[in-house]
Amino acid sequence: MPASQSSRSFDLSESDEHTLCLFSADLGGWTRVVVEKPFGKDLDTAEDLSAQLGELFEEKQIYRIDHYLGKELVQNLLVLRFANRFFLPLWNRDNIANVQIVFREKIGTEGRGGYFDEYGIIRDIIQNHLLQVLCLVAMEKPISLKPEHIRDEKVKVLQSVMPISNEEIVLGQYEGYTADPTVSDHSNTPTFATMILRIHNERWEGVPFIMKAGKALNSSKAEIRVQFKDVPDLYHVGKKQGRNEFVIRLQPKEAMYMKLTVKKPGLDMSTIQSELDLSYGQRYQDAVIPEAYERLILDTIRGDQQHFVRRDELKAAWEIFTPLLHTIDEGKMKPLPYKRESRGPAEADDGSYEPSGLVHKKNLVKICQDRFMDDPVLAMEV
Ligand SMILES: NC(=O)C1=CN([C@@H]2O[C@H](COP(=O)(O)OP(=O)(O)OC[C@H]3O[C@@H](n4cnc5c(N)ncnc54)[C@H](OP(=O)(O)O)[C@@H]3O)[C@@H](O)[C@H]2O)C=CC1
Ligand SMILES: O=C1O[C@H](COP(=O)(O)O)[C@@H](O)[C@H](O)[C@H]1O
Repeated sequence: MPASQSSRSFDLSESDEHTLCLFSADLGGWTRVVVEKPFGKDLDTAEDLSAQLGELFEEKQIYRIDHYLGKELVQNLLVLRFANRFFLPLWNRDNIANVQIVFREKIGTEGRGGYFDEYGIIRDIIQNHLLQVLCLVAMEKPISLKPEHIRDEKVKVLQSVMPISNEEIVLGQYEGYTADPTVSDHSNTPTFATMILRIHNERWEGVPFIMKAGKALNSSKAEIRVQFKDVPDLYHVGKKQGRNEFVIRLQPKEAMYMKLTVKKPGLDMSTIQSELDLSYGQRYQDAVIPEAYERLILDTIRGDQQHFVRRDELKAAWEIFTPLLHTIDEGKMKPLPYKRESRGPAEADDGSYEPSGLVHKKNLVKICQDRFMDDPVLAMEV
């Protein structure tokens, strides 16, 4: 670049309450703006923000960051899906029973209650991070790895998501959340949410995508669980076989493992569920896995938009969640209380709760039952 040219990258982290006040001047070189969430609070505010930015910068200059797109195993998803013969023929409604995309965090909202109370767990985690993961799990193979081709496919997935049914949602708020002085005593903000997203296309029709996120829980993890359909139990060798399940653990300790049924070692012909395990810490001992932000900021300098959210993608994401968010904001759907360091509201697991028809978990319950049928302790809990 000639010495007289100047390239600039701005990192913006603005709440939607503030009107953008930026100007663009041509100093030669490149100008890029890195925009941090929140990208609005709903469809209209996000579109306003996009319009304001769009007046100042071209889309190719705008880098909307979702740091989940910088995580090692999220970046691995395309390779995993499209470079392995194992998965290509199985990755569809004929073979997959459900997909679970889960975020759990032990910490609560301490220190950022004021921000969080305005947004809640759906805007904070599900509408962006988990939805981006869903796109990569569900999308068709892009015609190339060019950013536009990948993002085109993600948009198609988002546009195929059906309206979320109020009957397939469980919301929670941990006890003590409102004790934070920056949180309203009567806050209706969910700190836990699980819901089913349904993708209306040829590959995924009928397959529930179960999204789950919560704070102040008993564990911290982010993972994708792909549960395959049952096989007929031909051999009748004891208890019902567990399902094949492919787990991609994004954090902590990146790992992928495939749960499968094998003969229990020994004289008897009985079965046991075991795992094929690829734990990164063991397998790639010398590898340095960069922080998500390290990668993404480097991408902005390189001018690679593959792992950033495009305007139409953002719009489609808000279209999915805005009706539900407005229902919650208007107090028409209430979060259930749950204890800190628990799994969240018991109702998200056991299906015993059905107030005013808003929360109904037949499908969630069915999935839990399927999973735990062969575990006597958990089966009793369901
Ligand atoms: N690299 C690794 O870490 C590897 C681990 N393994 C081993 O594989 C085995 C199986 O792993 P994995 O299936 O992941 O572990 P778990 O047996 O702990 O199963 C976790 C799943 O069960 C759900 N669950 C747990 N408790 C309940 C409950 N009370 N009600 C409803 N759902 C519940 C969790 O839901 P939710 O998502 O909501 O928490 C999650 O989907 C483990 O023994 C593990 O140690 C094997 C290979 C590699
Ligand atoms: O964007 C956010 O993400 C963090 C969790 O990020 P992770 O990389 O540790 O999984 C979450 O704590 C925070 O509430 C949210 O705004």
